[in-house]
Amino acid sequence: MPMPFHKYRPYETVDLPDRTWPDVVLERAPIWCSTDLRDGNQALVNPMDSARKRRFFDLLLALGVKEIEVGFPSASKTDFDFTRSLVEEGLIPDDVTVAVLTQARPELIERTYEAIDGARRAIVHLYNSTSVTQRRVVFRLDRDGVTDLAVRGTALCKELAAATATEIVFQYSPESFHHTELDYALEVCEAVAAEWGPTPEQKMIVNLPTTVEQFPPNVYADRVEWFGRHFSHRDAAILSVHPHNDRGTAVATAELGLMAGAERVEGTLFGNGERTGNVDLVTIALNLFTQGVDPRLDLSRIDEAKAIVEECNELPVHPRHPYAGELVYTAFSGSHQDAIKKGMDAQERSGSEVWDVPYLAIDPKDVGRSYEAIIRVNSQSGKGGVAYLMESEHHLELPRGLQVDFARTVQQITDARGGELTADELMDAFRAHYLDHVRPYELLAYTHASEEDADQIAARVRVDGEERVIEGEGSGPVAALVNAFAQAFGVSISIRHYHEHAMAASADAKAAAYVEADVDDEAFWGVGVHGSILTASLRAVVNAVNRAVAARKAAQAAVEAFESA
Ligand SMILES: CC(=O)SCCNC(=O)CCNC(=O)[C@H](O)C(C)(C)COP(=O)(O)OP(=O)(O)OC[C@H]1O[C@@H](n2cnc3c(N)ncnc32)[C@H](O)[C@@H]1OP(=O)(O)O
Ligand SMILES: CC(C)C(=O)C(=O)O
Repeated sequence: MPMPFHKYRPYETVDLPDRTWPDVVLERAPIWCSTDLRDGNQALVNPMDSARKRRFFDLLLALGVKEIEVGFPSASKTDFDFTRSLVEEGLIPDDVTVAVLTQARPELIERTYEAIDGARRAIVHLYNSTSVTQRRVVFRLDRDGVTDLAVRGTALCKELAAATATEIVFQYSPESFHHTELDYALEVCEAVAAEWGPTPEQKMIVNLPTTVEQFPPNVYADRVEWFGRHFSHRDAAILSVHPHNDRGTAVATAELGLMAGAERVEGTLFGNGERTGNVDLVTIALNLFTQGVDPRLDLSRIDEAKAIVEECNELPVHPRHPYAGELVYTAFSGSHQDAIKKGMDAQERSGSEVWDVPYLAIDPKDVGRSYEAIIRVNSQSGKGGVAYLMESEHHLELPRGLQVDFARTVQQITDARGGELTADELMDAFRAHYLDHVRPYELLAYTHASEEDADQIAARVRVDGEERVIEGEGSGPVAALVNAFAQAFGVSISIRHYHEHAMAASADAKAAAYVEADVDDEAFWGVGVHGSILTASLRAVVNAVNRAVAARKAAQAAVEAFESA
């Protein structure tokens, strides 16, 4: 059976062939208005009490939000009392304006003005739905009837504004603008503006909400551009957007609305709000930030902000939330890890201020996140990621061949065990594989003498529990030990690759040495870590030999098991 698609109607487009918004590039942050304490709050299972509202309000101030819708004071005692407490306790900074929402009903408007009495400045936000359906089913009024409702509400707002010492900024929202015929949305806003009488010096806010998002963002942008071109009070109005996220495109709707001429965005931190949420201000701000635009919000401690919001809303922020999600700066997959590792190295080498690392839209440090979680290892990971963690967490710069070798082992572990291998578990596996091999040969002590054309080594070695002193000479101490092993034990060792480095960032300033050696014609890696680079090198050689012996024993055991089966 097909889905019942015949129940739904396609959206209408706007006839605007000379639209200009597609070419606009956003170069400045809009006016941010947080509706967390109103639209966000009205969507919560357990709406905020005064203490939670206060905590949220303080966070918004700390982030630098300058317009804050603090509630719907005529709707509940909590909202009324909270608004009063902000005014009476002098908690509203001079550069911040609080907003309060009201329906176009006289008793609610009056109560709203009581709530803000004594504030220096406040936005009185009047709304009524203008949509075709709501005119019919909610108000049971025609266009003129709904316009009259809005104009009467505006007239009362104006009368009360004239009677208060508070500076009133008037805001009008044709709620459900999305589902309102464009010419009627214009008509009702014209009527409201004519009643209020805004001027270029004292502008009103005209807020065009996508109350329930049901069209794509380009249609919204067309509507905003059309509205801006036709609204006769354009120079006396701040155009504002208020997107909801029903189609999952609220951020795009806001951005395209700004491109189409809007100057202000109403939304919430991390996108809480009715149904699928209000538009997320953090994402829009950081989207601008990634384009080199000052977001005019301080999001440099995003995790702290997220924790407060989660606590106040009693809702989690999704781990994949843009910029703030727990996992958004983490790569598990091999090719991403490889590119991030190379990108981070190149970024550091270049010394450039301009961020340019693959798969990381921003430098996690800019929002207060560390590099620790950038790369995490599971069965999807590759050598680049493993090498990154070994270097960043354990200061071991594995040579490429060893990266390949070790990544194979890591893959076996993650395939067999599932889940993630932490940085510490990775080190345990590395140690067990390359460092802790003392059977059959254990290097107990050595003396080294260097002459002009040769080095000599005398080493005390425990072999299967028995101590022996072996001696050798060669061009360098490693070659001398190799020769000592050949003479004493008949083991043929040929060094293919040698790499060493100081573990500069480690507290006890150790050194690491990496050796790839053909041991009786088969290649094995061995690693040594020690305070002395020479000891680390010699241990790396012995580890490689021990690994070769262990591998041969395992192969022999397999053959015997096969033959006896
Ligand atoms: C899209 C948005 O987010 S808009 C904001 C919505 N937020 C909220 O509703 C949260 C707070 N609201 C409330 O607490 C309550 O709804 C109150 C206190 C405001 C009003 O409560 P009540 O009067 O008891 O009931 P209710 O909300 O059902 O009122 C609906 C009435 O208001 C009318 N109405 C609804 N919106 C408006 C409006 N914007 N302007 C004028 N009248 C309106 C309806 O037509 C209906 O009228 P009717 O009773 O003649 O049919
Ligand atoms: C009151 C208006 C702006 C609103 O919240 C909406 O339309 O979603």
